[in-house]
Amino acid sequence: MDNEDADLILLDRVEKVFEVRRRTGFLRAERRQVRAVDSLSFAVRRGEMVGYIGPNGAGKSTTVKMLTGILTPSGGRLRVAGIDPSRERTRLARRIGVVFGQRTTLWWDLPLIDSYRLMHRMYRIPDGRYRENLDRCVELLDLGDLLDVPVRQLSLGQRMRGDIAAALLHDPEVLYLDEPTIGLDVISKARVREFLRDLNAERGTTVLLTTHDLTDIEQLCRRVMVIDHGRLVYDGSPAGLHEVGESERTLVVDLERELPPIEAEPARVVKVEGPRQWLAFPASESAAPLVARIAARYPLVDLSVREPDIEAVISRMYAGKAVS
Ligand SMILES: Nc1ncnc2c1ncn2[C@@H]1O[C@H](COP(=O)(O)OP(=O)(O)OP(=O)(O)O)[C@@H](O)[C@H]1O
Repeated sequence: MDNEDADLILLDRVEKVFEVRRRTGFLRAERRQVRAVDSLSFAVRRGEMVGYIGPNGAGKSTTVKMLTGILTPSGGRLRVAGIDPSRERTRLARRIGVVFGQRTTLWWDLPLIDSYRLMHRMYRIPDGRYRENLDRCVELLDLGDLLDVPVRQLSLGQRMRGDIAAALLHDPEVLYLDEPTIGLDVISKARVREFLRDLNAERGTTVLLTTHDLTDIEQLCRRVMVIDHGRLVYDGSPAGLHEVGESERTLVVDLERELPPIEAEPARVVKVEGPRQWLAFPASESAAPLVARIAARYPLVDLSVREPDIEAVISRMYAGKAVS
């Protein structure tokens, strides 16, 4: 029996190999093996909110599919809440919630509330708990005016909030989020992030978050795991990731007028276009003191900070240091 209270998600040398057939000629095909997940071991403790990131094709979705029981590992040992997902998928489904940013679990032609009613029945959620969870989600995700709207008429941000609520109606202990902020505008992103932060803090829901947006990670996770070619290449703090990857953030500064390049160590100007200047600075440094120094010496009108993209951070990890 696993220590379910400590490690809610546990992977021990998990493998997933796909057999693929590739046509090599008119009647010829070649069999090839793709090792999507390769001897992957990690543990996530109850109540943690962990980022799970990596370049395209790294093995993230395959991992999440194994964690939900959709795919069976080719080797190794995997447990979620003490359950072997592929053997007891239905039992596990009552304890986990899944949100895919690019797909919806809602019924397209039905009003939002009808999807929730169907889930109420499907998951056999006790009436009291269903009401309580629904009311809470409706309030915090601001769904009140949307409940009678068919899902196909919702905007992407509204639909995403609807999907997050759907994943939480049965009070899951673990929530897997796959690109929950993809394609959302700034306000919708902020709202989704705030909701997730509260959910994790107040309910202690364990969250595994897959995203290409490093801001999601910075704002939500104290721990981030990086997977590449099916292997874990980093497991630590988001700040540490930037140090290993020697990555840089960009400060975009709008000045009152055209000026010579700003001098503000450790930042350096990498581009100037009229009164707008782009300054690169180490992502491990806080932006606040830098902004304060620039504001004290230059006529500042506006500014924004851009995060490096995940692909760039990971490629620098390889180029720079040895990855354990
Ligand atoms: N059903 C499948 N059959 C064959 N190969 C697959 C299958 N699913 C995934 N793969 C391969 O396994 C590898 C990992 O894919 P996976 O979808 O897990 O990556 P990912 O990290 O989620 O990528 P993305 O960020 O693009 O979604 C890729 O090489 C992919 O082509």
